[in-house]
Amino acid sequence: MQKNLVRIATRKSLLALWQAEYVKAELEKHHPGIQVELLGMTTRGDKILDTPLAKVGGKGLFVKELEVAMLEDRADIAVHSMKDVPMEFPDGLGLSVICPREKPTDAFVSNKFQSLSELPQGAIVGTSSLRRQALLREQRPDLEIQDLRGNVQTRLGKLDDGQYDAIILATAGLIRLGLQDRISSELSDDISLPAGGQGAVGIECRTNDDAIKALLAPLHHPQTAYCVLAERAMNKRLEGGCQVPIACYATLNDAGNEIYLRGLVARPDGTTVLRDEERGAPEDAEQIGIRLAERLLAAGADEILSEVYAGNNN
Ligand SMILES: NCc1[nH]cc(CCC(=O)O)c1CC(=O)O
Repeated sequence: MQKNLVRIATRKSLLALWQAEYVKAELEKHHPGIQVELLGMTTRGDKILDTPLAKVGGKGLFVKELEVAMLEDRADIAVHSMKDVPMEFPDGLGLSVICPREKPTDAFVSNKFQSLSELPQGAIVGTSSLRRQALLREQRPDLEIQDLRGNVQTRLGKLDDGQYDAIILATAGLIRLGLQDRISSELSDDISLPAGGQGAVGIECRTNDDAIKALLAPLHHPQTAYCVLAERAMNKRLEGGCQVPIACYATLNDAGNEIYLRGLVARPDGTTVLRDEERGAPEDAEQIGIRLAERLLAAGADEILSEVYAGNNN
């Protein structure tokens, strides 16, 4: 059966709305005459603002309500930042499309300093990501890392209030919101390897909804999908369920026949950062991720991660 209405369940943050509008525009471009509606929703993750994310249960918090809406047929699809999507999906739902990736880097944002190396001794840097915290501390053990929650605008507001000397945000989010002017510099991925999926947008739908899947198909970007698949396979093998100091980033060569995946697991205080890499064919994306995860585990990642899960974070 053909469909001419697509209902998108979305969070109401400006970034979530941008992503939903992007998918709406793409669907309308590929299927003239189609009707696309946005269904704005508030998730538990949007309500709990005062507790570090790592302590309140991580990623699933931001997607549960959207998934229930799809299962109850109040919505057809949900658009996600792939960085925030849990590894497992509820029965009946799955990821059907991954769109082209925006820049995957982390951005250094400051009103006073141009780059990480310009920060004076003991400067205060805001981030609530254990990954960013660990990699900042590896470079600059003198920095004071302070928690920073909220959506992108909230975080920029706290920087402007003078609570931090600098903050770290995803470059992709700032670009999508038209805030690229706020980026003082991009952090090199040698220093701040991104989180798996960072910069990529994915679309979840009911696995048995062939009509919706057919409408979504032209939005799929296989090159990005292979890379994100390798990254997610690594995260999954490492049990990256909650917020954890894990990073990974895959690229595909121009010929499209080799994935290069880099990954790391770090102590939150940055005193240990286990880095490794792996290459292979795009068709083996998942195996590449698993192989890299297993080498990291053998090198001591298992011990670091069990410490993190036990709560000895600092
Ligand atoms: N953790 C929140 C989040 N999830 C996705 C993005 C934006 C960029 C992306 O699509 O990865 C951000 C903001 C940030 O990390 O600064």
